Amino acid sequence: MSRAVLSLGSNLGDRLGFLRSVMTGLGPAVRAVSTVYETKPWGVEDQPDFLNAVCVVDDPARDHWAWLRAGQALERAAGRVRDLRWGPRTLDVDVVTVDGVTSDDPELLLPHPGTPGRASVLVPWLEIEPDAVLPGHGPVRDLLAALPEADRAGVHPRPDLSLRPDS
Ligand SMILES: Nc1ncnc2c1ncn2[C@@H]1O[C@H](COP(=O)(O)OP(=O)(O)OP(=O)(O)O)[C@@H](O)[C@H]1O
Ligand SMILES: Nc1nc2c(c(=O)[nH]1)N=C(CO)CN2
Repeated sequence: MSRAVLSLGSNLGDRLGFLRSVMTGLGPAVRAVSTVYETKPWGVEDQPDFLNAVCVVDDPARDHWAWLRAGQALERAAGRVRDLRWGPRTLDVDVVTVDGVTSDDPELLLPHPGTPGRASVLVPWLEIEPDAVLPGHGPVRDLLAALPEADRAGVHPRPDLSLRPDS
């Protein structure tokens, strides 16, 4: 097991810097990264807009738990404080899917159960993997098409922001 899709989000502080810290932290394991998107908050709507992106990572030495731990270490490094569910955060790294693994362990649910309903994940994922399939749920393009237009309209590309740390 080695290939994972990670969803990144930030809506506090140096949002772009926190997303970039994931690129720096995961280094050569990052195989593809989406455009950065500015997105309207879901869940708790009275909070600042998020920057979201999705990346594909590959490392034969890491299994799904290792991807979770890597994401949590990056969240800690970004000074993340766990407070309100779905509330504001400096950095959120969600493991969307890892190869075909399914897990119902609450510490690591796979695929991530929020994925089918989140345009902020589906839009950037589809950008880098147009034929992506979410195991157990079907093609990502179909999941996105099934969402209300208002959800898709809340996801705006920010081509002026780059996730390459040296740009
Ligand atoms: N696929 C997954 N990716 C990341 N964390 C997960 C996953 N499945 C379960 N978790 C667990 O979720 C817990 C809470 O995560 P977090 O605080 O990021 O939730 P949230 O971002 O508020 O909500 P959501 O998980 O719906 O995006 C973590 O302790 C983590 O172990
Ligand atoms: N647009 C958007 N909204 C959110 C996000 C996110 O990443 N993007 N993350 C949340 C906490 O998991 C709550 N709400």
